Amino acid sequence: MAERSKEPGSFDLKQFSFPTEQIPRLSINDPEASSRISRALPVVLTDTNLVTSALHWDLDYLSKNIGDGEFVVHISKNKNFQYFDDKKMTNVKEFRKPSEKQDMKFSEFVEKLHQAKPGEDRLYLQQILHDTVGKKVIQDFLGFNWRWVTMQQKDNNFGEMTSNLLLVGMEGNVTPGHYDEQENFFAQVRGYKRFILFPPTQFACMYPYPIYHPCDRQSQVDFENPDFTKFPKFKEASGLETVVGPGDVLYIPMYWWHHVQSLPSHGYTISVTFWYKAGQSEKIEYPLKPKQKVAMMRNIEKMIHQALNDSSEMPEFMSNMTLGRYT
Ligand SMILES: O=C(O)CCC(=O)C(=O)O
Ligand SMILES: [Fe+2]
Repeated sequence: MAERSKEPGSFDLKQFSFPTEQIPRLSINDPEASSRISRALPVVLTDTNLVTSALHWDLDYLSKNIGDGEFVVHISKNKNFQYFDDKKMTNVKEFRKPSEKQDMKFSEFVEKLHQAKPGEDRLYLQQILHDTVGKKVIQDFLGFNWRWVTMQQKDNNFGEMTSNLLLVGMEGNVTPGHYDEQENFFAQVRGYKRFILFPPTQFACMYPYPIYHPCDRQSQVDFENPDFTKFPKFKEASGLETVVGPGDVLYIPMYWWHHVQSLPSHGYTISVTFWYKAGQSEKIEYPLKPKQKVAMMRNIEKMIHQALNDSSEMPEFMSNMTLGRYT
C-alpha cells in the first residue's frame, strides 16, 4: 500500500466562508466504504491500489515514456481553470474565453512548466489517455487495479467506463465549482489536491450557468470570494472537504458539486480519473432523488431552449414562467 506522508489535518488550508465537514477516509474493507458508494456519498479510499502501478510517475518519467502524441494543455492568466464548452460559445455572444487551449507534445509541456514564473501564465494538462502512449506507460496502465474498479462498477450499477483523464497541474491551480454528469473514481498519483464538495440537494445555493451557456454545469459563484449580493443563497451552502495525496481515491458521485485545488507550495500534481456513465435508470420511486430532479431540470431547460431556438429569449421566458407565481 502506498504510504501517505501527510494527513489531511496537517495542511495549512485557507478558510472558506461556508462550513465544511471532512469526507471520511476509509479502507475498502470497511463496510461503511461500500455503503457510502452505494448511497452515492463521497468517500476517500486509502487502499484501493487503483493506481499503485503509476505511483512512480513524474514529469521526467512521463516525458520519456508517454510517447510523442499531442496533449491538450489549458493556459490561464490566473489560477482558475474554468471549463467551457466550445460548441456553446455561439449561444452567448458576449462570452469571453476564461482560458486558452493548446495542443503540444508532453516534452514541450514540461519545458514550459519549468520555464513558468510566478505571475505569468499557468498551465494545466488535461488529456484523455489513448493507446498512443509508450510501452512502459501502457504497462503501468494495464497494472491499474481494474479488478477492484470494475467490481465497483458492477456492484453499484454504473454504466460503461467512458474515459481516463490524465491531469497534470501546477501547484495552486484551481478547477472552480462544477458538477459532472458521470460517476468518478478520482485517483491521485502525485502531489496533493484539496476537494470541496456540495451535494446535489444544494443546487439552488450554487447558481449554475444556464444550460445553453458555455459554462453549463459550472457555478457562477466564486467559492473563494462569493458575491452574496448576487448569490445570497450561497450563504446557506455547507460542504464536505478533503485533501487527497498519492494513492488516495476519491469517489465523486454524479451531480455532486466539486471545487479542486492543487495545494499551493506542494509541487505539481498528477491525477487520473475513472469516469463511468450513469447506470440504467432505476424504477421511478417517489419522492424523486435530488439527482433525478437535477436531471429533470436539465432536460426541461434543454427542451425550452430548443423550442425557443434563441438563447437571448431564454432569460425573459424563464422568469415570466415563474415570476411571482411560485414564491
Ligand atoms: O482535478 C481537477 O482539477 C478537476 C477534477 C474534476 O473536476 C473531475 O475529475 O471531475
Ligand atoms: Fe469534475
